[in-house]
Amino acid sequence: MKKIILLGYMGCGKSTIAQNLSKITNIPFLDLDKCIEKKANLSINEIFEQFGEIHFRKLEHEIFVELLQSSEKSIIGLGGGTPCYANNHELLKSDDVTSVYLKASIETLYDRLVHNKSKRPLIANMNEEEMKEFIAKHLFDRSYYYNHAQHKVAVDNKTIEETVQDILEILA
Ligand SMILES: Nc1ncnc2c1ncn2[C@@H]1O[C@H](COP(=O)(O)OP(=O)(O)OP(=O)(O)O)[C@@H](O)[C@H]1O
Ligand SMILES: O=C(O)C1=C[C@@H](O)[C@@H](O)[C@H](O)C1
Ligand SMILES: [Mg+2]
Repeated sequence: MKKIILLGYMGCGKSTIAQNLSKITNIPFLDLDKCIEKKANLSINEIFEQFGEIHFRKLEHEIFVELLQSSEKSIIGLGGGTPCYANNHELLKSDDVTSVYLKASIETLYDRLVHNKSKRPLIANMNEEEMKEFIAKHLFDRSYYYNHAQHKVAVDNKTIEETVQDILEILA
């Protein structure tokens, strides 16, 4: 059964947009980060602290594959790094998948993340200057993987409703 996959950098709005899209379409929403937390019975921060990022990436891949194999129609919000590890980007082109990259600029991401970084272990301990530089470099490295999505939606200066509308047009 068809999966709608939203991907993109931390803070681009995957969880927010997926929740809103789910309300309008009545298609259930699954947040991969939340599924990982539920399965591990730990927060993402705790998984990183106690087991390290490599362990997190293994769990992330396993649970992503499980979600794709389930027979239910769903909207899946990926983690910010999901497409960039374990060849997950190749799964974005599967026949029963519609994948959408929510593309945000460095400025948009910085503005959204600067006051909201504590639950995001990769940036939690950075100051504002470090964060800006990190996002710029990291986004550049990751764009290769994000660009494997079947569709792209630019999110800068758009309301949640406008971005949802753009996705509904892709799905129509
Ligand atoms: N137009 C908008 N579209 C989406 N999110 C917006 C918008 N304006 C402000 N926001 C805020 O930006 C943040 C986006 O964070 P969200 O958790 O949805 O991103 P994410 O891509 O799921 O991040 P992560 O990869 O860390 O899980 C939220 O706090 C949301 O309220
Ligand atoms: O960008 C990333 O690598 C991450 C984003 C979050 O969604 C979480 O999956 C985790 O904090 C790692
Ligand atoms: Mg999220």
